[in-house]
Order: sequence, then C-alpha cells, then structure tokens
Amino acid sequence: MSSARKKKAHNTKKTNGNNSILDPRTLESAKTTLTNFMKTAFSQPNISTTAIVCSAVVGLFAYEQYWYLSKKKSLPGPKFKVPIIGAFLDSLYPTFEGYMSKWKSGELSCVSVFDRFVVIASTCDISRKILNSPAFAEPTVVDSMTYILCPDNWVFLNGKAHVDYRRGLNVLFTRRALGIYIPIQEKVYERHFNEWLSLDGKVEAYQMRFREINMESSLRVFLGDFMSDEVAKRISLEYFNITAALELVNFPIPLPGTKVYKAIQSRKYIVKHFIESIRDGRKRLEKGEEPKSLMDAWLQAMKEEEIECEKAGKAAPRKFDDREIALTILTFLFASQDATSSALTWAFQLLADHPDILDRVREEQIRIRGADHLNQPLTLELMDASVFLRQVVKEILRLRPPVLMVPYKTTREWPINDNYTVPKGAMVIPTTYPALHDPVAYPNPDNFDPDRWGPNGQAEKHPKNFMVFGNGPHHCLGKEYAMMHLMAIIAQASLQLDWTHYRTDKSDDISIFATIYPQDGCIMSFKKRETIAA
Ligand code: HEM
Repeated sequence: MSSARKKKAHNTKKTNGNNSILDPRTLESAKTTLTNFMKTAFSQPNISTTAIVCSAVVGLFAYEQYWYLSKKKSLPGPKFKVPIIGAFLDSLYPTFEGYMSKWKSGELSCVSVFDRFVVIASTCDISRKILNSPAFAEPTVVDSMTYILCPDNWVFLNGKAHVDYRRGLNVLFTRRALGIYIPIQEKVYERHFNEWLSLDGKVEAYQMRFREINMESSLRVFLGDFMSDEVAKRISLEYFNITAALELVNFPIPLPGTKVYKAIQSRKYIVKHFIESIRDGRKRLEKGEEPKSLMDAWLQAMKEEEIECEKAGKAAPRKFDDREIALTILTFLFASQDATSSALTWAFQLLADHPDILDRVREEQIRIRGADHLNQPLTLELMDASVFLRQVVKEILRLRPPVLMVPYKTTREWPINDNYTVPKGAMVIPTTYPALHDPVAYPNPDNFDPDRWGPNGQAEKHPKNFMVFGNGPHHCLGKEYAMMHLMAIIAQASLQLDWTHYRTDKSDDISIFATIYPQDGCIMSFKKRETIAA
C-alpha cells in the first residue's frame, strides 16, 4: 500500500475512533438505548397506542440508519439512507452521469436500496478481483430474474455445478459451430437490410430496428427455421417485457399488472415456442439431417456423447429435457439480446460519424473478397481476414461497453482491500467502463480510434483492461459469437448500404435501458449502395 493510502486509512481509523457516529461502540450504545426505550414504552400501562406506534416507527428508522452506517463505514456514499426505499428512485431512473459520479467518488463506494446494501467497485484491479474470487462472491441477478428465468435455470449455478454445466455448452461456440451459424446470419441480415431499404430513405430512429435484426439473428441462429416469422416477431415484442423487468428493484410479488408478471407471461410464450422448435430438431436429427442451428448442434453433441459413453462402457451422460434446453437457450437470448443490440446501435452511429473509418472497412472488404466477388457468401475465413474490422469492433465495444456493471453478491465477509470489509450478503458490483476508459491503457480514451488496436497502437498491451466480456469463471460464453456477429453485420452493411446519421445534441449522450443507447434513439436513413449492384 502506498504511504498516502496508508496515511488515509490511518486517518479514517483515527476519526472513527473519536466518538464518530461510525464508531462501533457508538452504534452499539445507540442500539442498546433504543432497545431499552422500546422495552420501557411497551411496559407503561397509560401510554397511548399512537405514542407506541410513533416510537416504534422512529425506532425502526433509527435502526435502519444504524444498519446502513455500520455497513457503510468510511465508504463514499449517501450520508444517510432515505427511510425504507434508500436509493430506489435513482435505481428506477438511472443516469449515466449518476453512475459516473459514483465511480469517480472512490475505488469503492456504496448505496442502499430497500434492504439491499450495494458496494460499487470502480477500478480495473478491484473489479477483476471481484470477478475472480468465487470463494467470496458469486454472480447474482436482480430478484425479478429468478421468477422470469425460473429458479432451476443453469445461470443460477455456481462452483463445480456451474463449471460442469458450462463445459457442456462450450461445444456451441467452437469454430465448427460458428461456421454453421454464419450463413444463417447472412440470410437474416439481407432480409432486414431490404426492409430498411423499403423505407425509401425515410429518416427515423433506428434503435428498435437494430434490436429487431439482432433478435431475429439470435432466434434463427439459436433455433433454426422451424419457427414462423409471425412467432419470431411476437417473441421480439414479448422479449421487451423481459428487458423492462430488469430494473434493480421491482415490486416483490409478481401480481397481475406488474412488470415482473408481464415478463413471466412473456417467458412462458417464448419457452413454449422454443420447445416446439426443439421437438422438431430432435425429429430432424433422428432422420439423419445435418445440424442447422445452435440447438441442433447441442442435441447432436449430446447424442454423440451418449454413443461414446455407451461404446466405452461408461455411465450414460446426463440427459437434458426439452424444457431445460429451452430455458438454457432463453439465457443465451437474455445474455445476448440487450448487449448486442446496444453494440450494433453504436456501431452504425460511430461509423456514420467517422466516414474515414467506414471507408477503410469497405476497402478492406473489397480487398479481401476481390472486386468481382463482393457478393460471395460470408465465411469465417472472410472474418479472419478482416483484421481492421476486428479492430473497429473492439474499439466500438471499448468506447461504448454495452455492459457497464455486473452484479455479484458476497457469500461471506470479505476484506476486499486494506480499508474495507464487504459484509456478507451485500451486492458487490464490478464496473467495466472506467477500466475501458483508463487513459494509461487507452490514451485519449473518449476518442474513437480503431488504430489503437493495430500494430502501432498501445491497446493490445493492456489486455486486463478489456473487460467488455467480463472475466473469470463466468466470463461471457458467447464472446466469440458476439464478435463474429458484429463484424459480419458491419461487413455486409458496409458493402450493401449507405447510411446517414442525423446528429442531434443528444446523439453522444447515453441513456440506460438495461444497457446503453444514444439518447436520441439513433436517427438515420438508409439507401442502397450501388457499388455492390455489379
Ligand atoms: C456485445 C455482446 C456481449 C457482451 C458485451 C457480453 C458481456 C457479458 C458480460 C460482461 C458477462 C458477465 C461476465 C462475468 O460475470 O464475468 C456475460 C456473461 C454471459 N454471456 Fe455475454 N455478452 C455479449 C453477448 C453474448 C452472446 C451473444 C451470448 C450467447 C450467445 C452471451 C452469453 C453469455 C452467457 C451465457 C453468460 C454467462 C456465463 C456464465 O455465467 O458462465 N453473451 N456477457
């Protein structure tokens, strides 16, 4: 620890030792006084009910402050907790500026929402520490998610059970698997590009359209073509209810009319249709057809494992029923949809705002395909050759990281640094944005500069800072697929489309809806790019 930090820690301890409200002895004595007062009040025969109720309410409020301050200790954060709700209203309407001021307030800061004590980490080192300390902290989701994703969903597994389950899913994101997905993606992109072009250059907010192209790519890649277009569209709409229920705190009981209730109904609709696709997949594979989606790839991998175990005389592997598979695929949608839609929106915006970079992306695509083969099918080899495009996608994700924070929960008391011990059961939140905007790793961090990832740039020398996809045992499973999807869509758009971004004074301001978007919804128009017509 540096001497400055030591001194600060020393001073904090000293202040706390001098009758500060944070001194444990002061807190303990306040607690005893309150307890005695309550006991006395209730034993008085003449005291009015109103007086007792008022005293109880005051006592509860005082206890709540005691509870909060005894956890907060010297951390930056609100001096007192708003009775009962804490920072609930801030969490209902989060702002990027609000997050920034929290991150700037210290390496660790805190807040409390209802009965939940939240510790927010801001530096790269401490965020990575949280992501890599399964003995102290594990991922958690907002309460509503347990209802929505179902309590038996694999995303709630931890430790060995999580490692084992996750190992079985790796097969879905191998190169072989990605090779199956890329032609599916290409078809979806073409359909949506045509839809955009059919608007005849109309100027409108495209954020929702980026969400839709992304949703359809996910559905078709994950589940194939069995699902009708109508069902796919309805799922896209239904999924909106799930995103809307992602707030930090929701009404605790999913009563009809609440956001969580609506999200549960949407999940039921989605899972029902997923199960129909899975049944169809099982039948097709039984007939010996080739896998055509992520779900097919998984069903086939399970079948192959079963055969291998039988041949080797080993115990049969665990069988997954249709519902389990459907719920797992739902988690992929859950993990991918909002993050990838956000990245796609910023991608189109940033490239329109930096035409020189878009030109270089186009030139690379023309060079690697050959001017006479611009319409050739998308392949992984083409993506491998798109070196500059990969730099561009990394820079988009760095500048506008879709996932700003990843909620974890402490499973035991955790002396996380020399100055502070996180209480057991607290939410502890690693942050990605500050690490991705650290000027030491990324000079002029607010500039969009894909060359910082090239051979002459510095960015690759700081791999620890690139926390876009998390880190540690729960790092993003779909990372390679997400990169490939973003690259593929930009590659195709760069050759087939011209687009204009109509900047407003809100274009660079960030709004938060589960992830981050430009506040004006990304106002654009599209037209066909003639160079590809040949
Ligand atoms: C730009 C797009 C994406 C971003 C920025 C992103 C980011 C993240 C982050 C930050 C985490 C938490 C990691 C941690 O706790 O250390 C995560 C987890 C996860 N992501 Fe992604 N993700 C993206 C796309 C996807 C896609 C397309 C899929 C699936 C097809 C996916 C599947 C998952 C899964 C399953 C987890 C949980 C892993 C586990 O708990 O073991 N993600 N992602």
